[in-house]
Amino acid sequence: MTEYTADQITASVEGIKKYYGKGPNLVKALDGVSLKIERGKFTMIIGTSGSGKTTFLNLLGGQDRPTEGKIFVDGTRIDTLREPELAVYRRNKVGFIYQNFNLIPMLTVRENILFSQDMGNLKPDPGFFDEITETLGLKDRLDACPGELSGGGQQKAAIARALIGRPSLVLADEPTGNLDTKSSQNVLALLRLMNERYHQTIVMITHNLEIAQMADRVLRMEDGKIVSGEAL
Ligand SMILES: Nc1ncnc2c1ncn2[C@@H]1O[C@H](COP(=O)(O)OP(=O)(O)OP(=O)(O)O)[C@@H](O)[C@H]1O
Repeated sequence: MTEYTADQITASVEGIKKYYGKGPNLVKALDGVSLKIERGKFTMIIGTSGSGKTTFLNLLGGQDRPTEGKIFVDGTRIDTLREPELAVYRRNKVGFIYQNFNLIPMLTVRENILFSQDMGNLKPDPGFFDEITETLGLKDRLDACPGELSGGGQQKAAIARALIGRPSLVLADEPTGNLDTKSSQNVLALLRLMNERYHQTIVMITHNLEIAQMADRVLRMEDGKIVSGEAL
């Protein structure tokens, strides 16, 4: 097993379990997952429906807490944080990209990208804003509202929003699930570019094995466990 120094690891999970319900209704959504996520790497998670992929991503993103086990991000244990600190963690350390984009319809693309920075009184780097909106091809759509953009355009805005704060982790749940093949390829190429250019750690769920080929590492989940790709 490779030895890593702390700064080579973005996240580390130890023996996490997530159970829902009780007795005959007990669902073991995660049933003992331990792994390290290397900084700057593009990790993809594949697995059948119900295998625990989204549950795992939600725990990493501090949107839910494990029933058992520990989660560290940048060396800080997050599963025991109180809700206000967890909210700060989500805002400052994590960028989320969803299948349905989750943009705020009445705000412009620019306002959407800067929304959580504004909420946290954070000052985004204007040079970085210009650079990523240019790279993502959003420069002339910044004053449009999301509804005026194609699905691919909306997902690019969501990528810019996820990246603008230079988070430790970008978590993407089926980001191309609502896009046609051409837009999917475009969005994936841009995500890969962002990973390579900014050494951005990305963890992404996909159902598509072809898409998984472009990852640095593929984790396969089955019945709440990682059944391949965990050797770190
Ligand atoms: N809030 C909840 N309450 C009860 N059961 C839940 C809850 N969330 C998830 N589950 C169950 O936990 C298991 C894992 O769900 P999860 O959504 O993580 O799987 P998934 O691999 O992401 O599936 P998909 O590919 O369909 O999105 C499933 O059996 C699901 O029904």
